[in-house]
Amino acid sequence: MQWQWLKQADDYLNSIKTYANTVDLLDVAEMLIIAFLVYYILAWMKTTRSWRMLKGLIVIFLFLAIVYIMEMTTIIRLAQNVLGFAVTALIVVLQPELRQALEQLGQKNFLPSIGFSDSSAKKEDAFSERTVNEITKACAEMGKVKTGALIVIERVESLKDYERTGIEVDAIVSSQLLINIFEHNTPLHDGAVIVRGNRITYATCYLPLSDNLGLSKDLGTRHRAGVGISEATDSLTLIVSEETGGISVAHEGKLERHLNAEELKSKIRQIMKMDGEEDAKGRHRRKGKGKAKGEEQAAE
Ligand SMILES: Nc1ncnc2c1ncn2[C@@H]1O[C@H](COP(=O)(O)OP(=O)(O)OP(=O)(O)O)[C@@H](O)[C@H]1O
Repeated sequence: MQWQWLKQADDYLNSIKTYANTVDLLDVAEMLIIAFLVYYILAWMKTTRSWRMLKGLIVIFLFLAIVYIMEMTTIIRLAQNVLGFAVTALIVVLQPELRQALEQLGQKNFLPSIGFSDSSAKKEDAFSERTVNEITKACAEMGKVKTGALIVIERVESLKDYERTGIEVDAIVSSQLLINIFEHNTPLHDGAVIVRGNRITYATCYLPLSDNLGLSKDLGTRHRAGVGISEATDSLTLIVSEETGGISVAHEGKLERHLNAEELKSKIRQIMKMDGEEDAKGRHRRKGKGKAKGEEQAAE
């Protein structure tokens, strides 16, 4: 029995060796191209809502695998009949994302859009503590004087589709600039501002309105637009009410109202997952201080 098992393993190793001998440069190139394509498709999916759909599809495939193993023939037959329609439906549903992907392929700078960019430049442009402070300060000041504002902060899913409806700004986030943009009767005050990393990319952007019937009746279109974009993407939206000066946060389709500056700051940091970063910085600072203290004591 043991000999038979060993012989099988030997046969298997021999077949791998024979196959390995036939692998030429072209096969290696093909494998690299396939690996790149799979990486590109996954990286692209992660920045669109198709990522959530992929998770849904994985659940359906797991369910079908269980059904197949348990030989539930009726469900299998049903699934086989639906499969053809499902592929067509998927292409129709994902049509805007597919169009955007093809357009990106035609652009000169499509490599940075899928993550092949200079990492130091990326670090410089990342959403930082300073950006949190500037945005919080702007919201608090606009709230005090009842200036309406709508600020959408991009997370993983791209907001490029919504930027098309606005006017390019491309400037470092600062409280003064945000206050200036939303100032009444100025050309950029209408619509939403989009923030990517530490930059204000576009202003006057049009956002999809939420049709959530559960939203309070005293909320108008600014708040509906804020909730709408948070339903369509994983972004974080900050809304300052022109009527009350109240600050709200919309994320994952939920609206949190009446936040003060401190609550707003901690909400942004929590959703943008900056708590760990700050903890690490704090630990580093404490460590540095502790070390310096130790050195001082040793010197004494
Ligand atoms: N779809 C949209 N996308 C982006 N901005 C929008 C959209 N709809 C409305 N807005 C912005 O909201 C403003 C109108 O706000 P409205 O008074 O209807 O809303 P609200 O939720 O009651 O807010 P507020 O409490 O500030 O009055 C518009 O001038 C525009 O700047």
